[in-house]
Amino acid sequence: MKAASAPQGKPSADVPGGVAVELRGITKRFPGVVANHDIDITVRRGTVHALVGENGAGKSTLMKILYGMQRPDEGTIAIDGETVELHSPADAISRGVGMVHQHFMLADNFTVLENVTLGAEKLYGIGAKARAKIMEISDAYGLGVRPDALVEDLGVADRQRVEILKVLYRGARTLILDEPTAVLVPQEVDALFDNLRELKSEGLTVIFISHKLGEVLSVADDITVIRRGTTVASVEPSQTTPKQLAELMVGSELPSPETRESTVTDIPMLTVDGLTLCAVDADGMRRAVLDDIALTIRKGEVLGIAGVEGNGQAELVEAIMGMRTPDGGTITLDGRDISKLPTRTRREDGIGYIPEDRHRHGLLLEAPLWENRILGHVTEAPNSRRGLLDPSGARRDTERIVAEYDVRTPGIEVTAASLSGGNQQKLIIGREMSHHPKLLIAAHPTRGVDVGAQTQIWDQIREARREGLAVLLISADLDELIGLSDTLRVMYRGRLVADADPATITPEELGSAMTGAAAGHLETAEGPEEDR
Ligand SMILES: Nc1ncnc2c1ncn2[C@@H]1O[C@H](COP(=O)(O)OP(=O)(O)OP(=O)(O)O)[C@@H](O)[C@H]1O
Repeated sequence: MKAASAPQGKPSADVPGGVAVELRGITKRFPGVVANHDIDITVRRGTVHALVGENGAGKSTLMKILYGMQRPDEGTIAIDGETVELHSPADAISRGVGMVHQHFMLADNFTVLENVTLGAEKLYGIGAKARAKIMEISDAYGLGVRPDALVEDLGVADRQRVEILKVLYRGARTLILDEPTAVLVPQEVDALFDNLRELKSEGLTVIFISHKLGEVLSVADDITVIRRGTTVASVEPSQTTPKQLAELMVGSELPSPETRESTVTDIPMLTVDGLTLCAVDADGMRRAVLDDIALTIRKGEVLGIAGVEGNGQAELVEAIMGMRTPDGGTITLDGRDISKLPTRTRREDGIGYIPEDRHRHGLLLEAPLWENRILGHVTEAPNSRRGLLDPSGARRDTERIVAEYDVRTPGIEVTAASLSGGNQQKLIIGREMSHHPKLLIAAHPTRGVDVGAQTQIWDQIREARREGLAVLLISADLDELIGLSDTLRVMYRGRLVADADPATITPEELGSAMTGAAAGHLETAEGPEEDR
C-alpha cells in the first residue's frame, strides 16, 4: 500500500503497456460540497482498475468527468497520452472512453441489434454489416450476445453484456462500469469477471466502481481508494484483505458482524395466501407472474426471498404494497385483511417500504430532502399535525435522520438528486424506519451502500426485529440474504419453489438454486415445472 500523500501514478513512459487514462489534480465543487479535491489517478492500459470509497466519496463524480458528463473546475485529463477537453459523452466516446451505467438503458421491446445500432447507425448501418460486427465483438470477448434476441427476454446478466457490447461497438478502448456486480448472482459475477479478463487480454482497459470489496480484490490489478473527495491510497490487491480495504475507505475500524440470534415469535404479522397475478406477455398470452404464493412472516422474523431478478419478486412486493391488483388471493397484516386497501392505508397500517427503484418510487429527485421526508407519510407525525401538513416538523425530523443515518449532505434544503446514490438510500431507510413499521418490505436495502453504512443498516434492521419488526427482504446480495434472514425461500418463475436454511447454505448453493438448479441443501417445496 502506498502512502496517502504519495503521487499515485508514474509518468507514462515508466509504465509497461502505457497509460490509458491519466487524471491530474481533478477538483470539482458543487454548492456546499467539494466532490473531488485534487485527485490524481493513473490507469494502466490493459488492466482492471477499481475505484472504491464510502458513499459520497466522489467516485461517480470523477467517472462522470472522465465520461464528459461533467466538467472539472480544475485539473487535466489525458487519454492515451493526449490531454483532452471533454464536453459531452460523445466527446468521450470519440476518444475511446465508454460507460456502462448501473441502471441499464436498453429498450425492452427492441432486439439486441436494434438496441446496439440505435444512435450509431453511421458506423455500420443497421443491417448485415452491423450484425457481423456485433458477432465479431461478441466472439472476440466471449460475450455470447445474440443480435436477434429481444431484450425483454434477456436476464440481467445478458442485458449487461449487451450494454458492454454497445459501448465496444462504438469503439471504446476504456470502459467505465458503475457497480456492475450489484445485480448479479455469484455465478454471473464470475462470468462477468471472465469477460473483463478477456477484454484486458486484448489490451482494453476497465475502470469499475464497486462496494463489494472481496470481488474488487479478486479481479482488480490496481485499486484506488477515495475518501472525502481525495485519493487516500493506491492498493496492491494481492497484499490487502477486504477488512484492510474497508478500513482505508472509512478511515477507521469496522465493527465486527454480530452473531446469529433468533427473535422469531409465533405471532403472524403478514400472511399471504393464494396470491396470483397475471400479465399479458409480448405474444398476447396471459401468464401468471405470481402463481399461488403463500407465505407467513411472523413478528421478529426476517423472511428472505432469493431469486434471479425478474422471477416475480418485484410483482410480489408491489402486490403487497397495493400497487398492483392481484387476480386472486388474500393479504393479511396483523390480523386485518388489507387485500383491497389502497397503498396509503397499507402504509398507515404499518408497512414500511424500501423500494427497488429509488428513483421511481422512493424519492422526488428534484425536491429538497425535507420534502422527501414527507413522501409516503403525508398524514403522519411529524409531517402532519391536526390534519395539516407541518413543514417545520418535517424539517426538524429530516435533520435528525441526516445525523442519525449519516446522510452526507450540506443541508436539508438541497435536492435529493444532488445526494450520492448511497446517501439517497440512507435517507429512504431513515424515513421508513422512523415510522416504526410493523412490517418492513425491503428490496435491495443496501444496494449502492458502502460497507460501513451497510453494517449500520443491518444493525438497525436487527435491532427493530428484536422489538418485533417483521421483514420481507428481497436482495441480490446473497451474503445479505443469508446473513439477515431467519427464513429463506427461493422464487422461480413466479412461484416459491424451495426453502433454504440460512444457517448452512452458501452463497454459491443459493445462487444455483436461484437459477433453477436443484441444490443439495434445498428442500424443494414443489419442483419447478418447465414451460409453464
Ligand atoms: N449534481 C450534484 N449537485 C450537487 N452535489 C452533488 C452533485 N453530484 C454529486 N454531488 C455531491 O458530491 C459528493 C460526491 O458524490 P458522488 O456521487 O461522486 O459520490 P460516490 O462516491 O459516487 O458515492 P456513492 O457510493 O454513494 O454512489 C456528494 O457529497 C454528493 O452529494
